[in-house]
Amino acid sequence: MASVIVLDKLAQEGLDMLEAAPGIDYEVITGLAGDELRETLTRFDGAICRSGVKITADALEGNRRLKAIVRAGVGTDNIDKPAATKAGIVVMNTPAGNTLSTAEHSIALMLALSRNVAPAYQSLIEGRWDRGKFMGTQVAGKTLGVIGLGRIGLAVAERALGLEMRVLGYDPFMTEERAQKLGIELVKTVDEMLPQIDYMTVHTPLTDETRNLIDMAQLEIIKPGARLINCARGGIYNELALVEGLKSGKLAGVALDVYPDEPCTDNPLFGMPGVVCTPHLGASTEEAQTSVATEAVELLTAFLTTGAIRHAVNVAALDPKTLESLRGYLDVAYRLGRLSACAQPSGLSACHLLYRGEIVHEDTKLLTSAFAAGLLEGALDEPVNLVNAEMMLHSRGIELVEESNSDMGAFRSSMAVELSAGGTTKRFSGTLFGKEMPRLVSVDEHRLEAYLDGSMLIFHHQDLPGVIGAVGTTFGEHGVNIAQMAVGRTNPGGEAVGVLNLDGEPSPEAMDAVKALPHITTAQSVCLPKAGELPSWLAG
Ligand SMILES: NC(=O)C1=CN([C@@H]2O[C@H](COP(=O)(O)OP(=O)(O)OC[C@H]3O[C@@H](n4cnc5c(N)ncnc54)[C@H](O)[C@@H]3O)[C@@H](O)[C@H]2O)C=CC1
Ligand SMILES: O=C(O)C(=O)COP(=O)(O)O
Repeated sequence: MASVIVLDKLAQEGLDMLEAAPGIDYEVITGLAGDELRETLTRFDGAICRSGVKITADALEGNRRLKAIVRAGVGTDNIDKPAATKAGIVVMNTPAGNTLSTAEHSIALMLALSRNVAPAYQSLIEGRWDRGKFMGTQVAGKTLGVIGLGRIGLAVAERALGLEMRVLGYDPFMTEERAQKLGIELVKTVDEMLPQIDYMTVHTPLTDETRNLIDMAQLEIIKPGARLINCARGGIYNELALVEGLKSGKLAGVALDVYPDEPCTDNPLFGMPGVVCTPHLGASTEEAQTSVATEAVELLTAFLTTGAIRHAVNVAALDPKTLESLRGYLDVAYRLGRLSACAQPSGLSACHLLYRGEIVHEDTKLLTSAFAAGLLEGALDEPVNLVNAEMMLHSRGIELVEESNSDMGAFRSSMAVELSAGGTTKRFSGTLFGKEMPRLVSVDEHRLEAYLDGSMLIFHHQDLPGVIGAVGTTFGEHGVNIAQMAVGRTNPGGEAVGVLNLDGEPSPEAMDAVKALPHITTAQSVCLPKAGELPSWLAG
């Protein structure tokens, strides 16, 4: 049974889906923060949130259970993504479900500003019939500047064109050709837009580039009397500049739905003439909430039950078909990682991976992550999986190089690993027999064929009569049964390698006895998972 926590208010339709999901139980606990949030998160496999809860690095500290956080909405700025990645937690969002509602809210605020809707109603509440005081402006024929032409920005532009506005747009990722087709006049810089616009609306994330996009300097060039709207993220407009702009008359109006710190009930703009503000309501419609809640539940349950990853913001997507078709090789890669960790327990400086044959047409980056997860798993006191393994390896200064060669070599597909440590190298390669039988097919330059699971002994020795028999006898004396044996050598009488698959792990005494045998140069005991012992991200 997987456990899910819902951390912010979620539409009932989403909760109903959680209720009906087989193998999932859930709890709704909102308003969590600090120690209480951290402790609570350790009891769940998955979490669903909106913008309310702040999932900081502190909140994830020491968490060994949580596997996924799904944001029922777009912005994931309330989740510390580097911390989540480090902890091996997938962060996903539902990017499209609230697009139209947020675009409509931006248009609603633009019209509310233009027609003084909020102060006019307030005056009625206060008992005045002030028809002369609230002269408005018509939007038709006016110019709207849209910064950020993604999902919401484009939906706003389309609606503004429907209101007979001229639309200027700025987005470094929009092509001139596409903008033209949509009826948007693309500008090259925000500054180029500012002297021309009557209204401006922003629809970008808050980034180093978009923070303070409108500041004191921009007020100098903006068309006097412009009205600014922000339904994206607080901080894109500098609020102090907005206050100054309104006071000096450079700006005729400001409409905000979002604030640098939320919740926000105390803001210098609140109450100023020409201002209309809402408490982060862009996505707050029944339609948007139903859509993001049901999609969030779908994403999380699919991940928890099949490992499928969609709309992730901190890791590559992984659809169930790819996962299923790659599972066998993910297993080979993970086992080679585990084997490498035993063979080279310290001093590792670089891993070179070579994929050969048909496998090169698959997502080998995933296989590399699986290898890295196997390599690090035993060394770390934190969960390692496809999300964080490569990052963990890099942060330990271990170089990871991936190469592909579509030539098949001896197998339809294979994967070779070269480990470098202090001037020495060790090499292994593996393949998959059938759909689910990982095999070790070489050690250093020696070809052989051994099971890649359970307890193993890998020993280098001189290729002389009686050496292998002596290993068997020694293990026999220590009660270790040999299930399978493989030997590889390059030249008769030269260096050879033996790989034994054992029914149980040899004791330290048995290992010492084998190492003491004549003509044995190295002997390494390796313990790989048996079927049924795989980590959850690999088990399926
Ligand atoms: N008020 C509310 O309740 C809601 C707010 N939002 C916020 O709205 C924003 C936009 O959401 P979507 O349109 O869904 O995202 P999106 O990812 O579809 O679009 C963002 C666009 O911004 C552009 N962009 C990035 N940096 C830029 C820069 N420096 N200058 C100009 N353009 C830049 C990107 O190229 C992209 O086209 C997000 O910050 C999101 O969190 C989203 C939904 C509801
Ligand atoms: O989706 C977004 O980015 C939003 O800002 C909506 O936030 P909410 O889910 O209403 O807390």
